[in-house]
Amino acid sequence: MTLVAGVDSSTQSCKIVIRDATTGALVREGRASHPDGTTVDPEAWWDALVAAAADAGGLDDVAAIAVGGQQHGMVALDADGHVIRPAMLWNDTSSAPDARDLVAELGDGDPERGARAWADAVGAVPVASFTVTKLRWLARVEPENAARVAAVCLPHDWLTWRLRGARSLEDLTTDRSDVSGTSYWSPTTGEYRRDLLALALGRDDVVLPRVLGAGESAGTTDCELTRGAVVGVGAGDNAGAALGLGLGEGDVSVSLGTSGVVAAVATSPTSDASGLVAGFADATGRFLPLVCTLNGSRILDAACNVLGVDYDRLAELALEAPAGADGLVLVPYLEGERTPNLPDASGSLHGLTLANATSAHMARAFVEGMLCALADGLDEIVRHGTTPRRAILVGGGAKSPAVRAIAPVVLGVDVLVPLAGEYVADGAARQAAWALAGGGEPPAWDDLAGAGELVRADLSAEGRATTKRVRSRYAAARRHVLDRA
Ligand SMILES: Nc1ncnc2c1ncn2[C@@H]1O[C@H](COP(=O)(O)OP(=O)(O)O)[C@@H](O)[C@H]1O
Ligand SMILES: O=C(CO)[C@@H](O)[C@H](O)COP(=O)(O)O
Repeated sequence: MTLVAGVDSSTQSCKIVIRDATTGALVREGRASHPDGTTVDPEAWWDALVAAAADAGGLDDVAAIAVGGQQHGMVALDADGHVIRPAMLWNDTSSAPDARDLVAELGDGDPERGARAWADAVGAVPVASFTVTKLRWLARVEPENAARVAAVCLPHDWLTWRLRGARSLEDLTTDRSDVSGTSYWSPTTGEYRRDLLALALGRDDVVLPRVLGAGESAGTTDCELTRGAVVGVGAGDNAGAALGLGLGEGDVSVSLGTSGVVAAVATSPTSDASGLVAGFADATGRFLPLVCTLNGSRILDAACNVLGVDYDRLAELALEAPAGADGLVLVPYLEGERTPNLPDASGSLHGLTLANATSAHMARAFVEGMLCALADGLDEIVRHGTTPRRAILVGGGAKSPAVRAIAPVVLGVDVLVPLAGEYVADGAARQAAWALAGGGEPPAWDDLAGAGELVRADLSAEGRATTKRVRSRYAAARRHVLDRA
């Protein structure tokens, strides 16, 4: 049996799956935690990858490997290939003022014109998450570090480079999906926009990773974990999940990791000047319009803290309260927010009464608030041309029975919860098998997402009315927050 490995270097942890290259059957897996925080030394990702590989029984017998990773993080390297400072992650909002400045500058001082120009140029309007804003932050706040930047890459690019034991900056590689989250690469033309990089950093004489095509190989491994294995191109985590899930027409993925993400595969690029939908590329040569919130499943963690319960009890409590939690509504901007772009926002509870001041109502309001933010995202994905047949629910938050039961009520569509799996790592493993086999299409593995629990939405008049009621109460509470901002 030929084995391939897929890695998901995500915000909170590193997961590795080892699968049969021909059928995709799972052979073994492993994981290790990442440190907390919104800036992280990339060496910690490498250490976690080494630990996850050991947990998965090693990589000696693996013929190919690829890495999927959290998007957008800025890994700045000096001329010797050393990391200059801890990577600023996608959920670090320090560069919010820089995002505002960059948008205005491209519009000659007019933010609306600037937003249109960015969306036309790179498919998205930069917010603090995007790499280009972190480069501007570096130039503004740490000019001595900015002056040392000889190359800039993304988390999955850096790990791929390390797996290959590469030393030269010229050996850095990336893929369409991840580079589309930098805001200095255009999904439409497939070219870097060095002028936009220069706008952020003040110069453009830095090495940028070579953008490989879907199914290409980045080389072979040469490190303490593995030698001589083919290295697949890798992907941003959301594109990796789309490939792992085999996302098809009418499928929308809803991911509840640290981020909350709604995404769909599209055949043409998206350019949304409102900034709500990011027009990324996918890992197969197509596109991945995506809405991302900063407040995914950590809302569940916060609910557990507030109520002093574990995940299981939180789910029981949430299912004890009625839909709509008798008017108790959480607007879940606990980490600030990215969609809508409110980096300084905080969360708020609305509609508290003596009747709904119970643990069960509170648990329900937290779950519903988190899901309502994603339902807003789904509306935007629909507005940009996807007709959802079903939502496929993945990420750590999908383990919650309450989330699984309440998601169809809030989203108003059927929800497929695939068998527990690591779909980002699965997508990366499929890329590894693709690089090994060659050809224009990824290997046709047994349908990884096909088996699972389908939770039907109640599309009766009563069911639709419930969805409408929950969402309109949320919309009213959210308006209060927007008015205050
Ligand atoms: N049993 C569970 N019930 C609900 N949520 C869970 C459960 N187990 C893990 N989680 C959630 O999963 C999150 C981690 O999800 P994951 O997709 O691995 O995140 P990331 O991709 O951002 O690293 C945790 O923050 C936690 O909220
Ligand atoms: O910023 C985005 C997408 O634009 C996030 O989806 C990150 O890619 C992190 O993902 P998780 O680690 O939360 O899954």
